[in-house]
Amino acid sequence: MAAKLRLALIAHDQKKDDLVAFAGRHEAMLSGCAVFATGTTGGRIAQACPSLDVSAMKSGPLGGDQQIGAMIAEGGIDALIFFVDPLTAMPHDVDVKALMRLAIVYDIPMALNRSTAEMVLQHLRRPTGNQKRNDGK
Ligand SMILES: O=C(CO)COP(=O)(O)O
Repeated sequence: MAAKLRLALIAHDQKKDDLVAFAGRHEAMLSGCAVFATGTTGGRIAQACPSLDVSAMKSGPLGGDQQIGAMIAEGGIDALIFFVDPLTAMPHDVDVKALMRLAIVYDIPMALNRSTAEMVLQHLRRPTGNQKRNDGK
């Protein structure tokens, strides 16, 4: 049996409703994935989509972005979907940048807005080269 796709889902506060709606629309597909999220985002998704297997890390400002970044560095995440708020200053902006940097370094698909997330999810319905690479091949 194919390994579960490991997806990181994160949203800043002003984008959480959008991400929860996105997860709800794709709940059937996401229920076959292992979902990792920052704390508050993960709680919101788990509440709205009870069929999903959601592992919530710490809240973003308290280290959650860094935890997801470490998972990427260890090959534990196949794609990052991060609904970023471009209009609000964040106290943990450096953590956000570090997370994005690691997604680039390890060349995993990274969607930073809804329209790109739709494309990434559509593509990820099939196993990808990145998934194979993260498995150590
Ligand atoms: O701040 C975040 C990402 O940078 C998200 O964290 P929360 O999901 O805990 O709100």
